[in-house]
Amino acid sequence: MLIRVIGAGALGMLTAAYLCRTAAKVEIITRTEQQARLLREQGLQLTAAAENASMEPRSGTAGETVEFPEVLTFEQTLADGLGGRARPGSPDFILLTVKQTAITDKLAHGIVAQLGADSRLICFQNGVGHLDVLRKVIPARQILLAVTTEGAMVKSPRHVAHTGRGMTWVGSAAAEPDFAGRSDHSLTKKFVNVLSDAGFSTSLSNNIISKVWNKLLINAIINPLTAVLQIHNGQLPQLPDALILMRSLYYEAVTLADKLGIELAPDLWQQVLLVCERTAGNRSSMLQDVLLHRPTEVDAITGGLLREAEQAGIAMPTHAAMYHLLRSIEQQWMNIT
Ligand SMILES: NC(=O)C1=CN([C@@H]2O[C@H](COP(=O)(O)OP(=O)(O)OC[C@H]3O[C@@H](n4cnc5c(N)ncnc54)[C@H](OP(=O)(O)O)[C@@H]3O)[C@@H](O)[C@H]2O)C=CC1
Ligand SMILES: CC(C)(CO)C(=O)C(=O)O
Repeated sequence: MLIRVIGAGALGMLTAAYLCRTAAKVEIITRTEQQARLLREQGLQLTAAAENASMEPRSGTAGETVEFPEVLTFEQTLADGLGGRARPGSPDFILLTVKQTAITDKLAHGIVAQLGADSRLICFQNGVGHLDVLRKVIPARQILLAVTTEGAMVKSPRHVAHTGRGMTWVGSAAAEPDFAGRSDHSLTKKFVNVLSDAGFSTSLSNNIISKVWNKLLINAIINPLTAVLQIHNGQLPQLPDALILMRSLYYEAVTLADKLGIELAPDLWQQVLLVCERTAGNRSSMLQDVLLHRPTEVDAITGGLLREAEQAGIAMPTHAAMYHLLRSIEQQWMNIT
């Protein structure tokens, strides 16, 4: 089995490192030649989750180095004509672990060139919106969605820390059956088994959209507020006025999900508070992006909700305010006046 991981950031390095423990052949695809060379020459270093985590690597020790047989840049995968529908040996599974901000039409076309007829693309992104770009060129039946609560952090371009254990759900993004007129979950199950073999707690979900939205709501409440206020996740519910904003964001999003017929966990508000508690000392990914002047995923998270709300004819004033605040922050370093 050939597994290709596109995006050697936090989640990409984490999944690639664990997948190397299985019988699958793993290829990792970077954006830059500099990172590819570093990984080829020095290997990928994984610092395992904290000792109290239940998901420890099945072999090796914390800080172990994984050697990759194949590390390529995204450009090389295209230039070398790797994979491709006409060629045998195209990947069984392509894991897409780039950020939402990197998902462009160009990237989508590049992925299509690597997909075989039976390949599956597994998207790990938080937020929504990437599907609109990918589905323009990739058949929906070949796209799987993965929602994960694993935590990973880049320590260096060749070193990833597994910062927290979690759960991963995988499901098909296709609303309609495949060419044969049936819903074929066999490849989804195969992927669930591979992730489980690698050591991740993984489940097949028959309602992955519900899982996507549960995570979307958690991110849409915690990320923009922590990014604007520049506080750790644990501080958020401690500030009485921030708690009022959290509730407004929650109720607006729940109203939208209800209107769209999307099932949410009945204890979702409790889950939001629990995430703040469990990740109390963490900076949300959006705050990290803001501090490093990198584009945030606000357009795919809050923006994704707002686009759905507009189509459904629902007003979401608190989310709209968060969206414009984050965009204003980004525009300051993009020199847009
Ligand atoms: N980190 C986590 O714990 C979790 C993350 N997620 C989600 O997973 C996604 C990825 O997050 P994360 O891993 O943290 O992000 P990172 O920024 O750490 O990693 C993204 C990687 O994608 C690379 N990349 C960008 N464009 C390309 C390209 N064209 N070809 C190959 N590689 C490319 C980037 O390279 P470069 O740096 O060179 O630009 C970077 O290494 C996000 O949507 C996030 O919300 C979900 C759950 C947990
Ligand atoms: C759950 C949360 C908010 C944890 O920080 C996260 O996923 C993120 O930072 O993107």
